[in-house]
Amino acid sequence: MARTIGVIGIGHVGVTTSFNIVTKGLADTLVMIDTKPGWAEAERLDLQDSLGGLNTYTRIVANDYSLLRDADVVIFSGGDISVIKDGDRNSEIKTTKAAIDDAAPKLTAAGFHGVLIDISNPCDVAVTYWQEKLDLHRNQIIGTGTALDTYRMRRAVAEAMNVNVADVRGFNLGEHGESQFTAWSTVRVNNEPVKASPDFKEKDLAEAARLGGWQIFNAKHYTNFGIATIACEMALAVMSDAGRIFPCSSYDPQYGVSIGHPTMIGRAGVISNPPMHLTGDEVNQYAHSADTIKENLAKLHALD
Ligand SMILES: NC(=O)c1ccc[n+]([C@@H]2O[C@H](COP(=O)([O-])OP(=O)(O)OC[C@H]3O[C@@H](n4cnc5c(N)ncnc54)[C@H](O)[C@@H]3O)[C@@H](O)[C@H]2O)c1
Repeated sequence: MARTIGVIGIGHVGVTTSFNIVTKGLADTLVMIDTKPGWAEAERLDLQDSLGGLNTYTRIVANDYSLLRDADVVIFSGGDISVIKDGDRNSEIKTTKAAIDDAAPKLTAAGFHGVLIDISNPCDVAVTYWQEKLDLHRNQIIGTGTALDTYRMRRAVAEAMNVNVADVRGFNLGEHGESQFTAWSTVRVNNEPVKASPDFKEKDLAEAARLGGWQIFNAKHYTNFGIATIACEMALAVMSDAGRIFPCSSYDPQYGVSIGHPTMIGRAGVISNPPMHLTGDEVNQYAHSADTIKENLAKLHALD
């Protein structure tokens, strides 16, 4: 069956995600949507120019919500990165809310019934807001959450311990924001618990993982490659009904918000949330993160 992916918000993140989708041949149809006049069409044409050199084919369409009726996945990266201040993703609450308020009714009118993956920040607040706005089961609405933070932790550990990043496994959890944390009890290097290694320096590694994104952001004023990669991994897991586990943002009924925690993803979105087996300290950090998301969700609701 033909696969359709929509990307809404074709800025740094949306265009890199679109490029990834086309060069990897992840979709038969890619729908690129942006509110800036002429923008999505220009990026569509530029991307279309790459088709001559690829061994896969993707039909690329700009600004047509009606094609999202049967989309398997919609990836949302709308907003305005330029409003981020003082290293705080929550400074985007207003612009991201406005973008969701614009896009949600259009998705509903189109009859979209697939899986929505939110990238826009603050990610967990945005996911929870999408769940309020769309008439879909909340299992169909997820966010990249701490999946990118997990990539960053794996990079930091691999560099510090001089091992291949593919052999570093484990999870960052909680808010995709300053209260996120590495659950070191879950991290294994070459299949050994990281904490057992004589090279394990928790404080340094935790800081390197947490600050990984800001080091990029402070120079570029955006980040794009890591996030586009994780969004495509998640989209593929949905379309292939892969049953893969990501530390992405999905609803946690115990805390009443969407938050980064292990989530098995397939065709219907969330299949299940495997148990976490965290230490007492990690449970406290997770609870603190959930409270932070709730506070920021209240700030978003106060804008109504
Ligand atoms: N979750 C993560 O791990 C992660 C990582 C990187 C970036 N982000 C977030 O992704 C978002 C996008 O980042 P960026 O650097 O691409 O920003 P950007 O400002 O370059 O692009 C945003 C795009 O969205 C468009 N847009 C705004 N409102 C829209 C709407 N209603 N419908 C369609 N398009 C709309 C804008 O015209 C713009 O082209 C930001 O919120 C950023 O913080 C999240």
